[in-house]
Amino acid sequence: RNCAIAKASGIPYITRWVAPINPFWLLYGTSIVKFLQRFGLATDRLRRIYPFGWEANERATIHEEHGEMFLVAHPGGLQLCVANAETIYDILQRRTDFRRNMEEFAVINVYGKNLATTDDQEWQRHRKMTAVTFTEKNNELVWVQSLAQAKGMLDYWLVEQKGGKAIRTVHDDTKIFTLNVLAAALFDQPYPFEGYGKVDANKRSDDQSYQYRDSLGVILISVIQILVFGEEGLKAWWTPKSFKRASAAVATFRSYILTLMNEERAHIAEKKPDRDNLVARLVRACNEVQVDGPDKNVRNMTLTETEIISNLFVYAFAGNDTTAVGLTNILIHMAANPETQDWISEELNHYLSGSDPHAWTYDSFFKLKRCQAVIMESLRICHPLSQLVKTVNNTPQPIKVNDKSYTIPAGTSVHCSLPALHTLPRYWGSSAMTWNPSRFISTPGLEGKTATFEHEVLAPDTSEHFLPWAWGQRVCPGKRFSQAEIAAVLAVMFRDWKLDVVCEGGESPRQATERAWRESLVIDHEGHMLHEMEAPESIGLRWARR
Ligand code: HEM
Repeated sequence: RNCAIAKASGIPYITRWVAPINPFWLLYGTSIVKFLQRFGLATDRLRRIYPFGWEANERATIHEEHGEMFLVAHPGGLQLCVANAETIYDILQRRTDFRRNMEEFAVINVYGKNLATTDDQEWQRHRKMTAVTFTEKNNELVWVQSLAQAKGMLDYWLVEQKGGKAIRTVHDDTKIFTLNVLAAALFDQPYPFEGYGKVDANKRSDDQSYQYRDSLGVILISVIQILVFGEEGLKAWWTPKSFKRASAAVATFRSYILTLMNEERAHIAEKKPDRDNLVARLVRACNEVQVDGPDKNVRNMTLTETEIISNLFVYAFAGNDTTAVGLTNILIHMAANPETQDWISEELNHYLSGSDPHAWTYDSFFKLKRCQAVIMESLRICHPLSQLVKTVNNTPQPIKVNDKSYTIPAGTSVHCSLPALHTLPRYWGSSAMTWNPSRFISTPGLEGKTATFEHEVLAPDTSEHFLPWAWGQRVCPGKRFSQAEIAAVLAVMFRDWKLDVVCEGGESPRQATERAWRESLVIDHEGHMLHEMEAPESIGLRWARR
């Protein structure tokens, strides 16, 4: 029936025999595909479009075969895959025609509804209450904290690599890095950087930093189990240990946030000066009613205690793993491209005087255009979120692709594919899959003069064919936060150091970097929320002084 509906729409379509959000398939689908692949039993179609989050590995390839917009008909309904830039912007603009697909976002409702899982006035309330923390003052704090945490991470790696050992924990260490930056910037809880290898040895169950990091880490890898079974269901007598651990993590994170909230309430009761962090602002605003809008209608702009917990979870989720996955990709992309390391080191040495990060003021962040270009190029090729997911509710919606008009059937789930848009050869040319951050830098109006760093102009971080932080009303509120955070890491790591891929099995350094690049493009989505590199630990890394 769904194939017939797809056919009648005139939009090109392909068929898939399992619904993408079938709970069993969500839990085990990717493993089944991998198992069949190992025994040579997976067809090309099964390998390509059945794993969870398959679009991230396909990038623009499947669109070159089936068009810039096509449907996937499956037993649960229809999924529209879009790579055409004008069509994507049209979809993002028509907010009432294409609404957030709450069914696919339900995994984020661990503590109930929040900013990411609401629409309309309810969403406005969540957004208004939470986004106020994202000021330039806060971004400056992010810059300072990120420099300190990055220094801690580099020092840890330099000790770890003594005796010729390769570093293989970048993906785990970057998660600790982003968790610490976020705790400091949004919760006002600064924790020292502690590398992944040291965590177990130093762990104390009464230590808040472990409660926060451990519980969030477990929740983030268990969101699907939490969605399917719920916090209570996970505790049932018959469930495996990992399920019980997930349930305990949900409770621990809740109690961590409640402790912070109670501390803030005590702070307010003692009439101490207002604090600016996200927890403080939410607790202060908890019982305030604000007058809003030109007609001064009184609208309830408060959040309940449960909504505060749920929003803090969403910020912790959206602000940690996206940046950590992005940062892991960037470090491995940099290791695979030594010439880019030289290119940004020149810029860093030009703008940052001396090797002490304490002396690098927030002003310098805005000058690091090549560093921003590196971040943009890495997100272009490997995006941690991959899809902007919308839905057509009960009313079929007209849509145009390259001047051809279609009607999208009611109930269709709409996936605006960032990896496809960001690599479509029509927009990016034949070098779409080539690493080249300098594509984002130009030197206009030189007229024969030699270019200096000051002449270099960075392309906008959002443009017609490029929107890694989304666009419009639901643009990422943490865009500048993440840019400052990652640029600080690049500054600390690549001003005076370079990162090499450790050669294996008699390969040359060139073969090693080529392997790192190839492997960095293979994305895995099994068991986690985001599109992560499949095997980052397979790429051994080592730092050397310039
Ligand atoms: C490289 C890092 C990051 C990338 C690539 C990124 C990208 C995105 C994208 C594409 C969206 C839109 C999702 C959608 O509409 O489906 C989004 C939303 C969001 N991001 Fe980010 N983000 C990053 C870092 C951060 C950080 C550091 C924070 C907070 C500290 C954050 C908080 C959020 C929140 C709360 C939303 C939901 C906004 C809403 O629905 O109104 N993000 N992000």
